[in-house]
Amino acid sequence: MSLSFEHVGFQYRGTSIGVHDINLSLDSGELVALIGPSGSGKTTLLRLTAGLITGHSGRIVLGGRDLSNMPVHERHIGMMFQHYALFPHLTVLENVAYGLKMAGVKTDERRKKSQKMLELVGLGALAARRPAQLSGGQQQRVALARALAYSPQALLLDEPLSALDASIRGQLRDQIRQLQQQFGATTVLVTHDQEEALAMADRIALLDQGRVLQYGTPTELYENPKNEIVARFVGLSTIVEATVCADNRVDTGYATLACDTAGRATGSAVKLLVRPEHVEADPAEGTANRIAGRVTLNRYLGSYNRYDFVPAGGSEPWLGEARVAPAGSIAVAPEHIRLLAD
Ligand SMILES: Nc1ncnc2c1ncn2[C@@H]1O[C@H](COP(=O)(O)OP(=O)(O)OP(=O)(O)O)[C@@H](O)[C@H]1O
Repeated sequence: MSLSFEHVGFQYRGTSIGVHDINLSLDSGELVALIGPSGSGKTTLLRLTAGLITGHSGRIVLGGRDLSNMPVHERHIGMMFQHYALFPHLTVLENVAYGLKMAGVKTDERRKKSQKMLELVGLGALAARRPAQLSGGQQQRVALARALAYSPQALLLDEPLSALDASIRGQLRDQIRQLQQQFGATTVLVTHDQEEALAMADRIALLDQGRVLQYGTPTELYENPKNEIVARFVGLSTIVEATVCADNRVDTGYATLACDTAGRATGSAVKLLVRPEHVEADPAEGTANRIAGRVTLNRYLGSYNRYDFVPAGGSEPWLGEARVAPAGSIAVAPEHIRLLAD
């Protein structure tokens, strides 16, 4: 089922805070991550979609049905939130079966389907337990089984992994993605974890102050961020202030670098974006855009090092990644320097 947001706006009563003129369309089976700073409106948009808050302008359309004035239970949407929200007095199986019961599915079929869903999430053997007898990760898998059990037309995930520790988060992330694809569930995922968004999503919408700043594939947001806010939010980067000193040359104060200046006039102030994997450690003499300096901080991360490199004559560090941190110089190829829009 496709899902679209058409000029969706909402303000909390008595404030101008909320979401403003949201336009997004999700193809059937697509997973879209909503990311953005705290308070940017991600959860608000999700709650509007679920019908947990009402009174928005514009339209939210799921598979051709306008959800706007529809009660929660008629929307056919599965939900999974940060806090598992399982019913403590019901068994794991009864929890999964709950949505099916509400949808009027008969007892036998309900049990069969719920057991099958539990097996899919690897918890078939724990059907008779109560939620309190499960780990956090297991509870989230029950919540996922419950959300998918009644074949929802869309799935809404609000920070589903943020209460879990790192190792389980990675596993469950993959499991959610696999099941979401297997069921072809059109999904909106709210996360504050940009790595999670990059790893799981088909497309990402970056929200800021209730508005969509950029909507595109993870690669588009990473490689072609529309502006500095997006660049800083998605992935690691170095952003350097510079001045255009000639056609396709910029001056940072400590180095003159070659890059595509896209016809900007000499004297224009620009900001350069460089991703850490494009910073070369200890390049050969004569390499373009070579900068001398020293590493002021190195982080050993197992398969590589992530370091801060302060250029001679400069004060702001460049962030680089390499198997071996540089001894005294770095370089960045001209095609890997991107000028940011203002
Ligand atoms: N019930 C409410 N009444 C008034 N303002 C609210 C209410 N709920 C949220 N807000 C405000 O609306 C804005 C958007 O909140 P929202 O929860 O959608 O942000 P978010 O992007 O999900 O943030 P976070 O990443 O911190 O969860 C925030 O400024 C928040 O303080």
